[in-house]
Amino acid sequence: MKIALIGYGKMGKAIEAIATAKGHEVIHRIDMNNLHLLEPNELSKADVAIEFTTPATAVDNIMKCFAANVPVVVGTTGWLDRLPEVEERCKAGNHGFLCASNFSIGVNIFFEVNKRLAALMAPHKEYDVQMLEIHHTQKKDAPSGTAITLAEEILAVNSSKTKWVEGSAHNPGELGIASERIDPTPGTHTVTYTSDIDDISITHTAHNRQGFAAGAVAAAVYMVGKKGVYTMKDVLNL
Ligand SMILES: NC(=O)C1=CN([C@@H]2O[C@H](COP(=O)(O)OP(=O)(O)OC[C@H]3O[C@@H](n4cnc5c(N)ncnc54)[C@H](O)[C@@H]3O)[C@@H](O)[C@H]2O)C=CC1
Ligand SMILES: O=C(O)C1=N[C@H](C(=O)O)C[C@H](O)C1
Repeated sequence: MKIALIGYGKMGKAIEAIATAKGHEVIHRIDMNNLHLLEPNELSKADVAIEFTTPATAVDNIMKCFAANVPVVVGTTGWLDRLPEVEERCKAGNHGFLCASNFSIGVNIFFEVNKRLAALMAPHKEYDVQMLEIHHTQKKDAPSGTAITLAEEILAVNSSKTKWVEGSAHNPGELGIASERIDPTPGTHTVTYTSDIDDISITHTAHNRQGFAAGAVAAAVYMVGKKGVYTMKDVLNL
């Protein structure tokens, strides 16, 4: 598989290491210094593009992949208010697009555990729920994309909560997501239910970026030749 890496920072380099070890070929390593490689005549040499850049640049890069007719796997977080628009453009143009707030197998299983716990806790109004995410200090967005996914899964079943907010909740209807930035934390997410009687917490702790990178490579293999909108649930059969 020929891969165009869009974004050659911490994640781009971690993905290159895993993709190369699995026998794939990275043909472009695109960052701020060689943006001409995003033009269709260059991008279209790849079987798939993997996009890990910044919240401000992700959507433009996705559109460049659509223009080049290259399926794209997107890990960048902090831009998902524009997801409906991107999905519509993908379907209208018959392109290939897969996006995930977190590519690791562990977190995708954690998402399922979170959903099950949220469903079990929903009738028990004596428990309040809050969240904490911890990442390295270079992270541009807060709360993390993973924390937002976890929060949306809770909101879908917990009728006591109407929206998530950054930091502490100001009223009982809000689900507070606290963010801490501590180096070199790759990504830690905790969901805690608290009552006067007891607490229940679930935590996922990434030890390094290998899980994110391996999941992104698996998603890229899955996306070669594909049209349409996909998620990690399709890749992992969850
Ligand atoms: N979905 C997931 O599993 C994961 C998602 N992420 C997300 O991935 C993104 C990138 O994370 P890191 O690699 O840690 O960041 P980083 O800051 O180490 O790397 C970002 C790279 O993007 C490049 N870049 C900036 N603008 C660009 C543009 N217009 N076109 C091409 N390249 C451009 C920069 O030069 C840099 O090489 C973040 O949004 C982060 O939250 C990070 C880890 C896992
Ligand atoms: O920026 C990061 O590093 C990470 N970002 C993703 C997120 O926002 O959830 C995934 C992972 O936690 C690492």
